[in-house]
Amino acid sequence: MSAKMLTGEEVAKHNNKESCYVIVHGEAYDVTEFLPDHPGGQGIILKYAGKDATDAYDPIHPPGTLEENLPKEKCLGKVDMSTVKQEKKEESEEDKQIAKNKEAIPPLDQCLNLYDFEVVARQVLKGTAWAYYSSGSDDEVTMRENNNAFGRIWFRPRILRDVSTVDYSTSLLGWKSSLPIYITATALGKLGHPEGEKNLTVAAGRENIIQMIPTLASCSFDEIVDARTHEQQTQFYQVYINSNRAVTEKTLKRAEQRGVRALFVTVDAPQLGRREKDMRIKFDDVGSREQVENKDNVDRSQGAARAISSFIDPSLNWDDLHWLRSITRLPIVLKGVQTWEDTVRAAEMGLSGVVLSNHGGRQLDFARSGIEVLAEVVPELKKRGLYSSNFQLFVDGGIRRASDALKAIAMGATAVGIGRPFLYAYSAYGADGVQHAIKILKAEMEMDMRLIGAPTLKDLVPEMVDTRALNMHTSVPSTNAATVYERIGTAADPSGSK
Ligand SMILES: Cc1cc2c(cc1C)[n+](S(=O)(=O)[O-])c1c(=O)[nH]c(=O)nc-1n2C[C@H](O)[C@H](O)[C@H](O)COP(=O)(O)O
Repeated sequence: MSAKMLTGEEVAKHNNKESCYVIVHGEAYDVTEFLPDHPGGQGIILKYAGKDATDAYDPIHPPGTLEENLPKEKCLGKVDMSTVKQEKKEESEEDKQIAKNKEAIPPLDQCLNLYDFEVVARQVLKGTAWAYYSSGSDDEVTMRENNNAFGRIWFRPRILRDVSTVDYSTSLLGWKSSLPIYITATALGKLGHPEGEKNLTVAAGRENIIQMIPTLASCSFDEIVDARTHEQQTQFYQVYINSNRAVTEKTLKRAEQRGVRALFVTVDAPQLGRREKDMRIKFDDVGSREQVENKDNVDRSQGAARAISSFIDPSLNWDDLHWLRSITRLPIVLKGVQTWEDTVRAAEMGLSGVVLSNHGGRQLDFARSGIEVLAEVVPELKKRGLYSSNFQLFVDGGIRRASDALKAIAMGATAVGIGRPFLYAYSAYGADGVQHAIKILKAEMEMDMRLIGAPTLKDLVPEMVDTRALNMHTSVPSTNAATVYERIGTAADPSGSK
């Protein structure tokens, strides 16, 4: 028997903590008891108590979230939407400015390198999204160092080699890739674009590179897997081990069932870093799918990072890897390793590899760049007979050119991960933007390999790079002080100069 239709007036009476109804897609839900469990905190729901919350709900919650998280009897049935008073949505100054900026963005083919996407994305992203995507921790010294470090490595190109054909294809953990570059895990994809992480899936499928699906995605895991452009499309999964191990176990079983090919366990974030740009903009959007699906109540007062990371288990240690290996057959790679000692330990444990990474400078400030750690790791592995294709080395952080990737390959990495540039590319141009970014990298790669004298990736050897200056650091003074004035000064300034 279909539930009787509710009217807007009836729903509007339940507009407080004691009795809270919301309308989503024309259905009313009693969320009163759910309020304290809501991952995004109570405030964001109470804002829509007694009203139609569809527009606020959709960009962040994967489909089916309410049905999965509420007991059946709390789904109250259809509402006669003709009786619901629709709030006139005041367009904010920021939204008006963004709409204007969006009309003026350059055509996609005028983006000639990955930096171009960042410039465009800055104009079309909301402040919360820009702050979250672009921020690094503390003074952002490591975030800048990640890219600066590549500037201290120089090529030693060889001449008179037949480079009429160039092949930059490779395989990561045995899975084919058209480039030694993969799309690394970055959270909250829908902050930048309504299609979120699916933009990355589509572009990766079209260009045959590998995408690492993040635990903290805004899209549901199944949405991202279903967005594959072809059956053989390879995806890896980045996992934050949940303090509630059963949650992780359930997630990994699902990942394996859906054909994920490898697990990248993030080990550099027992707590997410203090990203002050992000903290300045109080995060009042709702968190990631992980919170929504696993009812993780969070402190929302300090930006997105704090708001979405309360479930991560800070007690995770080497012994837990035995448990992890007991619950999955997938290859395990540690993501966020920052010394040769931990790399050797991972190799001796028989893991499948490590990502030498500092989380894009979003965790411990003054951690060294992944490329600098790579220079330290390879000789130590070789000394112990542990340097082999059964234990693969990946690097991420600050990679913006194919030449950065080629430096890492010459120094002994299998492939490199890129994060922010692909976020910026889809925030501005959707999946086409990401595909264009990948094509740019392919064109750069072909040219660079010709000019270095390396027709295939195997021909890239350590003698082709001069890394003597690599561990000479210069730390540029903090830019955060400027940010606080920029933030206060421009808070009401719609000029988009965020
Ligand atoms: C830019 C970005 C990076 C994040 C990221 C979110 C953003 C917006 N998040 S975070 O919410 O925890 O910070 C993740 C994440 O979910 N898991 C993870 O392993 N790495 C995360 N990373 C780090 C990422 O996987 C790479 O290590 C980093 O992005 C590489 O540096 P570039 O951005 O300079 O390429």
